[in-house]
Amino acid sequence: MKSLEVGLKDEFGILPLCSAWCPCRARAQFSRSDWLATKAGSYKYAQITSFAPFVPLHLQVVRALSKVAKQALLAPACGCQPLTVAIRNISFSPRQVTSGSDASFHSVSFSETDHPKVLITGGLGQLGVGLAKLLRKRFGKNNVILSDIRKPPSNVFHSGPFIYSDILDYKNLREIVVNNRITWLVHYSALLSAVGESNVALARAVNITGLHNILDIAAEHGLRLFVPSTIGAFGPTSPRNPTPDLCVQRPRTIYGVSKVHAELMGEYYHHRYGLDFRCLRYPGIISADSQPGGGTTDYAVQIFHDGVKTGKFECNLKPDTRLPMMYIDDCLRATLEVMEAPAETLSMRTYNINAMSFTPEELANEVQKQLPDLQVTYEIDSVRQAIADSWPMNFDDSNARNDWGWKHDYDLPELVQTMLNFIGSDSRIAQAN
Ligand SMILES: NC(=O)c1ccc[n+]([C@@H]2O[C@H](COP(=O)([O-])OP(=O)(O)OC[C@H]3O[C@@H](n4cnc5c(N)ncnc54)[C@H](O)[C@@H]3O)[C@@H](O)[C@H]2O)c1
Ligand SMILES: C[C@@H](O)[C@H](N)C(=O)O
Repeated sequence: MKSLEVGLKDEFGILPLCSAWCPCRARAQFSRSDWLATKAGSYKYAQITSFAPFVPLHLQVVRALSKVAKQALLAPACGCQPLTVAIRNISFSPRQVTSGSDASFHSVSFSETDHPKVLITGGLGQLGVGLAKLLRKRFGKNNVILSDIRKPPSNVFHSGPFIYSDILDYKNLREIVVNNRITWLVHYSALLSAVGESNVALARAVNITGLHNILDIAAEHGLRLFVPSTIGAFGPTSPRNPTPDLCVQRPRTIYGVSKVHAELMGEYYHHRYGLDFRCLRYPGIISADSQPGGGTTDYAVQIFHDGVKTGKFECNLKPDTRLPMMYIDDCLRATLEVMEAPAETLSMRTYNINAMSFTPEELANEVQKQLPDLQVTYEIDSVRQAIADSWPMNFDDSNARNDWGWKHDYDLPELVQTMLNFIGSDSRIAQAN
């Protein structure tokens, strides 16, 4: 028996009737009054089976829904599957998502233009500016928009499009996506592990409520969505050495909990609504030109800055705390690669990626090969240490390597050399000025 589910919505517009990848492209137009006529319930679905609506809706809406049902059931001589459209009603943020289990249909929208039009949220953090630079090189400066709630430094502001965007403001986000014809969304806004523990309410809002806005916008507008996850999505009961893609995930931080939630919600939207969701679990990321935003792995960046500037470094993790790590260039390249990977190569939607694994002591030894006078002391931060002790020591990223050819470039010696070259030349320039 064919059936059609239609929810209630505060907007009018065109609904796809067939699954979005279907070549018949059947559509139905709704008028604003059809939608506004419904005020029933807080989150409801009307189900129409063979044109017969069985929930008591306003007549105008029944008529509109019947029209949709008729077309949906008659039009697809192509043998499409029945349509499922889930939509929230007027009392919620409007969300419209189409059905389908094949994520590849979103590539249809990319074929309209040569390049994707990318929006990066939380773009002024450790990773966003570098990603914008990489994507602009590939897709053109004006096709990549950085956004954040902070004021951009002048070099960032002048390097390409920047826009204010608070991910907790759904309507503003939607306006940006619509006005700029966005096709890819890279969602970087987050509160990281350590800073999240010091403000759980804010972390919950940004990392969970914000993600809901992002998912709905992405589904509603057929975007390809990238959301990074983290080694922090695992916990003390996960296998730690190595940690595979699929295993127990019971993290003990709000950051980790929100990232597991993001993985599951993204995968759910993919399977339920065909959202082209892609997710990589990053290890601790090390970068020279951008500062980390309050994470447990920050020490592995700070050692370079302090080492070059003062010849001393006080580490807040124990010397034998082993964590997976990656140089930023590898991380950003992996992100671009998974976003460009053909959908059929992705056997999963969330992948571990890794490059190396080291302890503070091993990192210090490697840095001391270049800076022999560096003095390292240890003053343990109990919050960060407890977090680190619950995280993976080694990350198994074999699925990423097999499925879409992930390969890292930087090992520990190259990482150290690159960081010192960068920070050393930077501080020489600063001294000369
Ligand atoms: N850096 C790492 O080592 C690492 C590792 C694993 C995963 N990740 C993930 O990668 C992403 C980027 O990480 P990062 O290191 O650049 O983070 P970051 O903390 O440096 O930057 C996060 C950005 O989010 C912004 N933000 C906060 N609240 C916001 C809001 N309401 N609306 C819009 N923006 C808001 C902040 O202003 C900040 O610029 C995050 O999702 C993080 O979880 C990072
Ligand atoms: C690992 C990662 O998610 C981040 N750098 C943190 O330590 O919180």
